Amino acid sequence: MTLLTAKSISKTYREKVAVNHIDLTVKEGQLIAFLGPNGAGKSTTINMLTGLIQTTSGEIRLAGLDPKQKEYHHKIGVVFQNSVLDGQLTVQQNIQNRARMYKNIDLDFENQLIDDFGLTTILDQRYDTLSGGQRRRVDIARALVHQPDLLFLDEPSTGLDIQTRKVIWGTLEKLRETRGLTIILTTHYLEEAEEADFVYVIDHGEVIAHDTVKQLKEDYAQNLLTIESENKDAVLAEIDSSWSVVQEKGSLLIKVPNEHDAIDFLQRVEPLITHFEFRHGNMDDIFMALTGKEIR
Ligand SMILES: Nc1ncnc2c1ncn2[C@@H]1O[C@H](COP(=O)(O)OP(=O)(O)OP(=O)(O)O)[C@@H](O)[C@H]1O
Repeated sequence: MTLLTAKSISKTYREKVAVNHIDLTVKEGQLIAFLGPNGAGKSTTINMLTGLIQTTSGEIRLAGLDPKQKEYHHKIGVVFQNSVLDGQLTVQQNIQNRARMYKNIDLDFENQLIDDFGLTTILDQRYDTLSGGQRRRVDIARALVHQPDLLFLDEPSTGLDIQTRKVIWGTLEKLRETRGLTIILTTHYLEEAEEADFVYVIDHGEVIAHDTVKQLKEDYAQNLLTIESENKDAVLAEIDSSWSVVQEKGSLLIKVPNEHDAIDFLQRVEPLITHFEFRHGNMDDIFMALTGKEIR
């Protein structure tokens, strides 16, 4: 079922068009990624969807609600790029101040969040004494305390180590499975976009592609098998006629549909080759194919 729609939303600052007629559809339980370079318009889009800034034009609806309505804000949780928590207060005080803003807070759920995000031992520590990774875990737990349907994460993993990312994504994954939590994130981390059900590729305030990761890969980022051989003609004779092949600096660059085909092929030509490399198509390729620029 559709949870959120944005119809032709735009944001203009004087003559600067930050977001230009973007359409979005988000279904319940989806993980959606906004992928784009610095200044593409991702944060501006999120800020409109969270009601932090008003649209210049267009319409946003979340379960029939408008961002100006109070109920809209009960249904969302937001984690901004820069934390908005009070540094003078402890972790517990920050979380409880947030919880007090809502009726019917489920204490068991709150305690589970504290546990899942590994905050138990730092509950009494002042927020401004925490490390970046600890802060981010508190930010996310606080944004979830009222059990929102939709969580917005603006660049959630920036500056975080692998361990912290694992804790965060493990917990978010659990909430998706158990409660059908919907998530919209912006990211420069390709592996985060790779996990998404649906990706909006944004550049210069516009959606330049929107599709599943699988389809985007098929269209713009194919798997590449690079082969070196003393006997290229014999290798070429073995290549499926539907695969595209380019010869570059003595190597054969072969676009293969999937890794199983690559393995079958490699087994057939093994005696003929001196070196090979297999690379999965990735989001960098997608961005390069769409814009001619590498993602920054
Ligand atoms: N308050 C503002 N006044 C004027 N221009 C703005 C304002 N906020 C954003 N912009 C401009 O709008 C464009 C989009 O910015 P936005 O922050 O949405 O990009 P982004 O994709 O989130 O970038 P990043 O990945 O660096 O966070 C940029 O050119 C930015 O300078």
